[in-house]
Amino acid sequence: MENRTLGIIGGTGWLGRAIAEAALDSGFIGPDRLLISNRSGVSTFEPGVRLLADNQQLVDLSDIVVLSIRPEQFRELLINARGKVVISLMAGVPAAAISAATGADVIVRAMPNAAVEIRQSFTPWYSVGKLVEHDRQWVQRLFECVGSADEVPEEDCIDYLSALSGTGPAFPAMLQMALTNQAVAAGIPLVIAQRAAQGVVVGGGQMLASRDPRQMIESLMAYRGVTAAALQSMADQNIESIVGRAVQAGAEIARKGM
Ligand SMILES: NC(=O)C1=CN([C@@H]2O[C@H](COP(=O)(O)OP(=O)(O)OC[C@H]3O[C@@H](n4cnc5c(N)ncnc54)[C@H](O)[C@@H]3O)[C@@H](O)[C@H]2O)C=CC1
Ligand SMILES: O=C(O)[C@@H]1CCC=N1
Repeated sequence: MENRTLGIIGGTGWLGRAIAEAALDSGFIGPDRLLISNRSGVSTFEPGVRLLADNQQLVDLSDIVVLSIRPEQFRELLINARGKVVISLMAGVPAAAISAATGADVIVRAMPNAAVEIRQSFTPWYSVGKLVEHDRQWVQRLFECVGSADEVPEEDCIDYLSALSGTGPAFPAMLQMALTNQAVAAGIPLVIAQRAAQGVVVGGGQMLASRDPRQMIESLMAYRGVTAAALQSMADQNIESIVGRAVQAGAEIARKGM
């Protein structure tokens, strides 16, 4: 597995840096097999990791190239990656467009989320072109350095999941803010409201790491009291439809392209 050289374009950004650091820390890749490019020329990586200002040089020296730049920055990127495996983390840029712009005929679209920071991202990925078995396993293991990963059967899954899981902490953060703001509006002191809402999202979320959500709801609804009334109110307002429309709105942006 280690005999691949990985180049990360944008490797000092949010996702690129976290993935590079996790791959190094876990021993998945040695520093001599990792190349990073960024625009500032400033590196805080351990010695041995090469920082390059020239993206084409990075591509030429790499077997696998990760594009960890923003979609609008991709329009300015001029590289010839023919013969390389290109892994794109960009939301809303189809594999065909990446292939056309880079000349690569093996493209992986992967969609991690901000939890790469704590190595708890879920990363779906999809490949186009002939990804040999060794590289398939390599891609899976790369993303397992920052959490869990699954290959998905269609490219559209990546666009949909960009909105569902690519958004990472966005949905729980919004729930936490709504709980906080509503508690304050109901007269609870701000600091108490913040601590209560954080407990729900963070503590509750941790419980769900090992518990089935349906069973959790049923166990609490069985009291036929406070939880039952609160969750029934959400069901009456069709919470599933609100969530579904929100994810579809994000997915439409990913499908339309950015
Ligand atoms: N941040 C997130 O939670 C998620 C981001 N993504 C996708 O990942 C990609 C990267 O996002 P972030 O890491 O958050 O962005 P970021 O802005 O933190 O990192 C991008 C980095 O690329 C560098 N860069 C831009 N153009 C470059 C070039 N031509 N050569 C070398 N370096 C260049 C920038 O200076 C910056 O350091 C985006 O396309 C985004 O759609 C996907 C899922 C979640
Ligand atoms: O919102 C975005 O476009 C990026 C991709 C998914 C999460 N953040």
